Amino acid sequence: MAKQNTSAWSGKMTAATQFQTVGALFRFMKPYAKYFYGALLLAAAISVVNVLLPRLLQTFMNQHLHRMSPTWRLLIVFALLYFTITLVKAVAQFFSDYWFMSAAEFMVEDVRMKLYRKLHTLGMRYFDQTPAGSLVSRVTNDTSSFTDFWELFLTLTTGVFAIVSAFIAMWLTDVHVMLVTLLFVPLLIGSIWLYQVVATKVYRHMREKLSQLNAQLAEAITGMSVIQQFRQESRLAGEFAQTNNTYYQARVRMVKTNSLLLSPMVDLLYGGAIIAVMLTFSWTSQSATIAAGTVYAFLSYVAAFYNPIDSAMDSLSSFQDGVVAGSRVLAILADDTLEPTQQTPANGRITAGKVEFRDVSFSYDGEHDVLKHISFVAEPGQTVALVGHTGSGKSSTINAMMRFYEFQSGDILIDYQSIRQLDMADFRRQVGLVLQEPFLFYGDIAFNIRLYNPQITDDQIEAAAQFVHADEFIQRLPQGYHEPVVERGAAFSTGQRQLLSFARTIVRDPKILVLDEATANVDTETETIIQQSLAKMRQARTTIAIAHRLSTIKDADLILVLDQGEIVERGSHESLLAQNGRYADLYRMQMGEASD
Ligand SMILES: Nc1ncnc2c1ncn2[C@@H]1O[C@H](COP(=O)(O)OP(=O)(O)OP(=O)(O)O)[C@@H](O)[C@H]1O
Repeated sequence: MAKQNTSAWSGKMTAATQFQTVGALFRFMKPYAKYFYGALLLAAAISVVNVLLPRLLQTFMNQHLHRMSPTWRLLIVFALLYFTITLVKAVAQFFSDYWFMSAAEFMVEDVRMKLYRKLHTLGMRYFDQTPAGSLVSRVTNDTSSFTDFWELFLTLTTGVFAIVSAFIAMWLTDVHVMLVTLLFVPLLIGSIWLYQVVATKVYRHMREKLSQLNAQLAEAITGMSVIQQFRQESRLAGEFAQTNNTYYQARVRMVKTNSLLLSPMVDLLYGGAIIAVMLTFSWTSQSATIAAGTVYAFLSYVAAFYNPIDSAMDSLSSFQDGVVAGSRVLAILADDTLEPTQQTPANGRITAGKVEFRDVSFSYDGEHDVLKHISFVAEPGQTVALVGHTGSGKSSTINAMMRFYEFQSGDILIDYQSIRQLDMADFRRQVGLVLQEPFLFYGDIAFNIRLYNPQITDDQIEAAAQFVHADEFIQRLPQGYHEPVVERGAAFSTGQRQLLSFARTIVRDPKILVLDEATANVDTETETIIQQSLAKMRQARTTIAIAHRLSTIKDADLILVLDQGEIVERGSHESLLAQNGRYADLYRMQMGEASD
């Protein structure tokens, strides 16, 4: 699988998309425009100072040094002037780099936060389709590579300032020699183009290989238990070694390209320009005297012209990285797979907890209905159980009711109000959801029950834990309620995690309970505790429960048997057994009395 995995890194971007992405990166920078443009202004000033200094030396050499008679006073004035300008340049350089790069860091922090917030607004559909690893890499790595992008931008802009001011200075110094230097510009542009063509290919290949390496690694880590069970270690290691080797070869090609085309090529052109300048000066000197200071200044300008090109070419390769990263970040920000929206105004509140599904149909992809015309009523305090084969639509019913996905037709009413008109914060507070796989956060036991609700006191936490029979095992832990929870609670058993998630739900005293009964195997004693807790939790609360073991919902007020998204049977346990239909078959099968 991993081998066919082509990454976004390897995909080609059109010039228009690249342009749009760069535009968006500039918009991200807008809040920090003050620092950003301030830094660029300083960079422009520095490049002017860079050509002023050789000019100062030129004047000093030509007018005073060659006479061998500079006075002490003049020497001191010159030294002071040169030192002051250099000092001002150093200070300006500091602020230019500092402002620019801190603006870039601020921007990265800001975009990372924007992305994080956006992720919380995306619907479950988005997460169904996007691997978590790829999102992690977008929020961390991709945003970080913006800094490289801005670093390159600064190098390029200062490079342009330096080149323009070097040309103006050359022009002011000697037009003829400047024209000779100009002859090298097409050659330089040609070399930059050649490097770009070769380097883009090499870098793309490299990123493709790296992405394959990441994909193989991720697959190996997530599937470790299967790999070990089926003894796939050596096969996977072989595949990893192969990709690792192609990645290494791609990197060697990158090193070769850079070693060959970067500094040596620019150095050759620089050498050529120096020779041409010297030859032109020698030729002109046959008709007129050329002052040494002028030659020195000119050579400095040629250096000022070539130096930025060298460093800009070096980092040009990261330009595309930044743009590709930018486009991946933008794709998330622009994604409209949002969580279902409420109508305005949505201020309905849950009071009694009556739940009604009225002819609800729902599909994940907008084409295939996984729920078809579902209708039922759960009066306040009643329990409605959903049963059926795997894939029959039990979880989908809960997904629609919890507003994780938008349903397409019909309506879900709570206390006679459409679910779309309910105040979402109140809805989340009043509807307690207990999933099969309890999710525990990094922190401690009390934290996992309280979950940032400061109104929940320690006494309430303990009371909730006692209510769901979790207190007993918590008290036995070395640090009790302050026992650390790490790695999603891997140190706790499945049953203990279940009980903690019950406590977390019950401490909020919800009016409605939505339960996805755990199928995980727990020992009989824990199973009994869990069932007792669930029964207590359901008392005086409307409960919609997915039941895998029918023995646990015999006392439900209404049992709905689902098949391919439709309710095919409904009634109480006794009435359904009496019907002798699917439910009766299922029940007998589970009780080990399946009839032929
Ligand atoms: N996130 C999803 N995206 C697309 N289709 C989905 C998604 N989740 C479930 N389905 C499809 O919806 C149908 C109903 O699945 P659902 O999970 O509701 O069944 P279930 O009765 O809860 O099954 P199980 O007992 O195995 O949990 C199935 O055909 C399933 O493939």
